[in-house]
Amino acid sequence: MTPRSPDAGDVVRARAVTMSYGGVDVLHGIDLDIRRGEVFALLGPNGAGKTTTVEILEGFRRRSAGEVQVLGADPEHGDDAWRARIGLVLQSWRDHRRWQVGELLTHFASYYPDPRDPAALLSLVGLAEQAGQQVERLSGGQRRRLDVALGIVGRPELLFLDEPTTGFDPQARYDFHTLVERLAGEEGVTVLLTTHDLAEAERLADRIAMLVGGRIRACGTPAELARRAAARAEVRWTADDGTARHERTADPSRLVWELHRQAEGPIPGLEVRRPTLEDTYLHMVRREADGAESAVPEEATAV
Ligand SMILES: Nc1ncnc2c1ncn2[C@@H]1O[C@H](COP(=O)(O)OP(=O)(O)OP(=O)(O)O)[C@@H](O)[C@H]1O
Repeated sequence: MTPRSPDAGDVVRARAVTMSYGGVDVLHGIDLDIRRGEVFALLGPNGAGKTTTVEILEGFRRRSAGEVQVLGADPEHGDDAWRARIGLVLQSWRDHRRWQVGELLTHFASYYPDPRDPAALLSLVGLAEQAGQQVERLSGGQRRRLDVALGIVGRPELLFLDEPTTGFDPQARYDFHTLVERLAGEEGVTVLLTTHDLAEAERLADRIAMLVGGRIRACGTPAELARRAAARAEVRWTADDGTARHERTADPSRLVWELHRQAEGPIPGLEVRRPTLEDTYLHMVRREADGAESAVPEEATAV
């Protein structure tokens, strides 16, 4: 593949990234390009390799092989100036329990050259009333909002959100989605979000990469992926011997016509269905769980 120039607008560029833990391969060659200002969702079930991928991009984990550039640098060698340009909302962050919320945010703000105003930020994430409260007394959802505030206090160019809405009630989830849209839309922040919630990915992301079993199985805009999913219709019918049959085809009219001809009349139990994106995702996840990974045809790269 011809390397693109650094000004091509890619904030993240990964090629053939692999990862093994103690000889067990969990990433099997990930290619990823994330463009400036894009909200990119890495969607996958538990254990797919989302956190591992993100930690490699953040510079917290040493990859086994492959090339990675994030904001123009290899994350394994990112310096403090590079680190100040990225924001992290991690999955489990449990320090500073005895600090007051406002104090903690002000403390973190002091690490950055051009931080957001802590009080305004607390309002933005819906924690203004908790400014004087100890971190350990926050509810799970409030804690997560504080994590988000800490992630964006330094005005990052690139924000990593690792399963950010875990534990959010519907209102908090809605508020959070609005905040991400605002950060990306109004401030041009590039966002890499991991989630196992397809609806969340569809709602927020410009592009979605489906990571299943350490491989990217499909990547595209939500509309592209939905179109691709619907391209092969599923035809179900009942055969002469009474057994249920089904077939996936790009040309359901032809199959139905052939079945009609063979049956010499109405086809018993006929059903024609266009799969949704959710059907496709669940199908990939189930095949992986059944150990049929090599048979999954949708493998793709996110470039
Ligand atoms: N430090 C580690 N040592 C050994 N195996 C690990 C380690 N971290 C992760 N794994 C394994 O790597 C695989 C991918 O894990 P990872 O946490 O990246 O998945 P994930 O997609 O983020 O999952 P989840 O949605 O559950 O957070 C899993 O099988 C996990 O058990």
